[in-house]
Amino acid sequence: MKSKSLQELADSISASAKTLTDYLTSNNLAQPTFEVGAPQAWPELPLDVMKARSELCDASKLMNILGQGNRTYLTWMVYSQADYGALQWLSHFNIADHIPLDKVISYADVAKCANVDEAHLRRLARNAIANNIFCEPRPGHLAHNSVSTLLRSEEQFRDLIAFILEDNLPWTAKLSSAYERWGKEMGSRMNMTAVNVAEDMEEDVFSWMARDQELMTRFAGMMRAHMETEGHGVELFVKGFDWEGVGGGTVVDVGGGFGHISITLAKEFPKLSFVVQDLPSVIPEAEVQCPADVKDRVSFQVHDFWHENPVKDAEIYILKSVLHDWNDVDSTKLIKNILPAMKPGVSKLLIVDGVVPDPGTCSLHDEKPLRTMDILMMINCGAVERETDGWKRLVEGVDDRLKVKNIIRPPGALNSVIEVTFS
Ligand SMILES: C[S@@+](CC[C@H](N)C(=O)[O-])C[C@H]1O[C@@H](n2cnc3c(N)ncnc32)[C@H](O)[C@@H]1O
Repeated sequence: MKSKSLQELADSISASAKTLTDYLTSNNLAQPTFEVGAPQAWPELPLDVMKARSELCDASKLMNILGQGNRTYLTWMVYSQADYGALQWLSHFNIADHIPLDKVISYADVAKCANVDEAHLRRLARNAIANNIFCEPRPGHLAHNSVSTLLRSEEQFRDLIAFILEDNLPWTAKLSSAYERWGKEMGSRMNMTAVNVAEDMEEDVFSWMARDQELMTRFAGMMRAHMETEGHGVELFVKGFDWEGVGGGTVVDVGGGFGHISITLAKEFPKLSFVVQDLPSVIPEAEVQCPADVKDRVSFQVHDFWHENPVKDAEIYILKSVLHDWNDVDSTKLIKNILPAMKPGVSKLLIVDGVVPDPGTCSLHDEKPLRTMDILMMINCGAVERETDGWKRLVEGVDDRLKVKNIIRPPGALNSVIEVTFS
């Protein structure tokens, strides 16, 4: 493979940085910086500017590796687990809360307020600063930068850090042991995963977690933080399918959680009615949270998707962020439970989930998050983020009347919309 030279990468960075800066300036939008108060995410961008941003991310990443040298890059990538330790400690002891947003504060004062040892705080915070989280504008004094304010303002970020770095990291370390135990059968059942080895238990991870309320709270916060990351916006999902073309009728949102997809669609498409199905632990609260203006067209129903779907002949059955939690055997059962409700030639299945792009077919910036999620799913529940072939094999293998008609990844979205017809 021919790789780009340092100079070519530098040119690419320079060109894409200019495209981005010009776009923000001409649209009166704030430039990204590390100052407190700077934007925490990019605004919606037109396609060419979005492409420039992906090029900037890819080229600067490769430039960084070349700049370090391969041996140094790989070595310090492995050691970066120490950085995770520092971040986890700083988040666990809520250090960000004790640093004012608008002024500097001495390490001694932060240590006193947070009730931690100053020497440890200094070492751990300086590690984070070396990763551009917090800053030390004058010796012995801490201050926020735009990155560290996320730890202060967003409770769910702390849950994300706690769940991934305290709970999940030890599971990650057991991936090879799990493979040694089960070989290619690893993950073929939800209780044959790295979590089972790490925790020395034989349940599936969700049943096991359900007994630990604190762990469940961290998990829920982590999910909230995850859903707020770029690419998860509900409006992106709306763009991935011709909703106008459905006309009117019923949409069933299977495993729909709090129904935020159905609620968004109900607001945009007044001729459609929605049934959000989920477990008894979810539905009562979901019903309470449903906004009054769509309550007449969004109903909630307790339904366990391991049983046949009770809503017959609907126009659309949505499975959003559901199937990536389950291996092919379970996903097949799940889809089979919807089939008897579907009306041939009318009902469609809309699967909204990651479709991992084939290597080299898009920027690393667009591919890498899905590759990361794929391995997280492998570690945690033996599940998978599927590639195009994997989705086709799964769906069309359930029943030969099901056909994948279209796969659309709306620009900027992490997930794709997989349109499946039923003849
Ligand atoms: C990852 S969440 C996705 C939620 C929603 N579709 C979304 O995209 O926000 C998976 C959902 O499946 C639900 N679920 C899990 N097991 C279920 C079951 N046996 N029957 C119905 N829903 C279930 C969970 O409660 C959760 O709301």
